[in-house]
Amino acid sequence: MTSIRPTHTTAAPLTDLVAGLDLVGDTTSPVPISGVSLSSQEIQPGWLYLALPGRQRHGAEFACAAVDSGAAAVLTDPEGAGLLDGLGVPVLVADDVRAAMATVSARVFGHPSRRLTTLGVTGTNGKTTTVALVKAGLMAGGRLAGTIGTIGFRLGGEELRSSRSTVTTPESPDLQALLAVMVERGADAVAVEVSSHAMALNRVDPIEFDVAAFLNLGRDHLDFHHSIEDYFEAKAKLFDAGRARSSVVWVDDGAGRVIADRVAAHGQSRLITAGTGPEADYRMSDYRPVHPLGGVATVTRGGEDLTLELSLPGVYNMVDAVVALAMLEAVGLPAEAALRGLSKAQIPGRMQRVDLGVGAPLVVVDFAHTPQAVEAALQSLQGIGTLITVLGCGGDRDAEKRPEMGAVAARLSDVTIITDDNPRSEDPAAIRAEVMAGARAAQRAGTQLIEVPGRRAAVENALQMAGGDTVVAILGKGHERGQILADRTVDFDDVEEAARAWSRAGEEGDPDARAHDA
Ligand SMILES: CC(=O)N[C@H]1[C@@H](OP(=O)(O)OP(=O)(O)OC[C@H]2O[C@@H](n3ccc(=O)[nH]c3=O)[C@H](O)[C@@H]2O)O[C@H](CO)[C@@H](O)[C@@H]1O[C@H](C)C(=O)N[C@@H](C)C(=O)N[C@H](CCC(=O)O)C(=O)O
Ligand SMILES: Nc1ncnc2c1ncn2[C@@H]1O[C@H](COP(=O)(O)OP(=O)(O)OP(=O)(O)O)[C@@H](O)[C@H]1O
Ligand SMILES: N[C@H](CCC[C@H](N)C(=O)O)C(=O)O
Repeated sequence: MTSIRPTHTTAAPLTDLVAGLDLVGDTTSPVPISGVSLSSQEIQPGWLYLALPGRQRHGAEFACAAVDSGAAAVLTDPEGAGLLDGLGVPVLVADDVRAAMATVSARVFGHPSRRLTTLGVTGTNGKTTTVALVKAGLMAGGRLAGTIGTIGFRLGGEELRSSRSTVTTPESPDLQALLAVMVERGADAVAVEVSSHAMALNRVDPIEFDVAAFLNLGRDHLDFHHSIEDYFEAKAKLFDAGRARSSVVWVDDGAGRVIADRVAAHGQSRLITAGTGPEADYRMSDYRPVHPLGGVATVTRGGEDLTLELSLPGVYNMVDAVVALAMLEAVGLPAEAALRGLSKAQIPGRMQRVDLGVGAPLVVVDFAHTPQAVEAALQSLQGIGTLITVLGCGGDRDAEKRPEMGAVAARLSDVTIITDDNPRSEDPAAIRAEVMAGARAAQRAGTQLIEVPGRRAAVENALQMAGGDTVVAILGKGHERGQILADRTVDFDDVEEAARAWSRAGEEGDPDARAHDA
């Protein structure tokens, strides 16, 4: 599978594509360019090869291969230029190669974002949820909407499959191409998750969003950003002058208040605040859970009270929905359509109910993979029935969170089954031991704590214990379709595994007899 590209792209002279950019090299070459790519393996004849540094190698090392595949020119940075010699095609060099790449990519595809209503969402938690909620509202209003983010790329009900769909925000050549594909297929709106990486690495330049939203700031990605301040500033860039015509900001969050003040100070974007305080333009109040998996709240805006219903549990999802509602109204969607769409929205791998039929336990698959997210997910499942939680932690990721995740799960569950997530290069048993240590320390009397190597076995174990009045929470992998082991990725889907485990459990005995045994 390769990256997605539109069927038709009109070739433009290289000179036009780089006009006004701060570049050196063959800037006057009129060679026609009909596409762009960061990968030599995807280059087609007549495309521009973007030779950027990666984690292991510099893209310039693959420039010869790109030219062999038909690259008509190469854009690189000064380090890359030093690696190139006698390529036989024009070479352009930019100090800020990512900014140049973003502009050239938008131009190659004819600035597709200008033909779409664009909605961007940033924040540490809730981007995927908010983007999906925004899409549900747009679709209810009769708009054909696309989404770009962690759970992939979609247009209406269709998944746009791409080799690059494991990112949150694609690199600018892939993002612009994806927007062009959406335009080509009749989309009129797109909701984009904007990660901090995206802002730091110029991925959404030079898009001017119709509306951008800020949700919250938590600790994350400190392996990439040098400090929490650095991480915040990356996200805050989405609210600089010229980035968005309207800005929706959740001001209960301290970082949100800083952003709101900045937007008010530069005055180049319409500021819309959302929160629980009386000063918020969209004020959320009176949240009530609707069991088993829903909620309702009042949203007051412009002196009017609206009732916002959701088929997702937890106040955090309602927060995302209030932000989504404000975004939808900012782009002119009637409140009635927005509320209707939001009320039914479901999100793959986010508090997703696995339909197992009558008499089955309530099984929920969620992507919670931080202590905060595990807590939020499990809090929203309290008081429904005996709660069995299955969770593990990913390898090659922040190890400090492991005991914390184990502790939260043990504190909030009747049965906690510790198993594997994506072990990657680490020893799964060692990861489980770290999670178990936290869980053991937090275990309450009368609850069970079990370690089960192998995620499939753990899910089976949980479903064998479960009965009609049990809730099973399978956390950490959500929408993921594979499990990353040391040397390979195997097919693995928590929703399918749960369904299979339930039917297998049914074959092995009477479910009613199994209830409560936990
Ligand atoms: C994991 C990671 O950091 N990947 C980045 C890295 O790719 P890489 O390590 O595979 O690159 P490499 O193997 O060193 O090769 C260097 C370059 O040569 C090219 N190449 C390589 C081999 C070849 O045969 N031909 C060829 O052209 C590669 O396409 C690459 O551009 O260098 C590339 C060029 O700079 C980046 O595009 C790429 O970002 C990808 C999109 C990525 O996933 N980045 C992560 C860090 C990211 O952005 N994550 C956030 C997560 C947000 C969240 O979790 O909230 C996101 O927004 O997705
Ligand atoms: N408004 C919010 N405030 C705090 N936590 C939230 C909020 N919205 C969602 N969350 C938590 O964040 C978790 C991840 O939600 P979601 O996938 O929508 O976020 P994300 O920003 O896309 O994160 P990721 O990039 O890791 O997927 C949820 O399971 C929930 O626990
Ligand atoms: N975007 C996150 C997702 C983690 C999901 C969890 N299943 C894991 O593997 O830790 C990451 O790659 O760190």
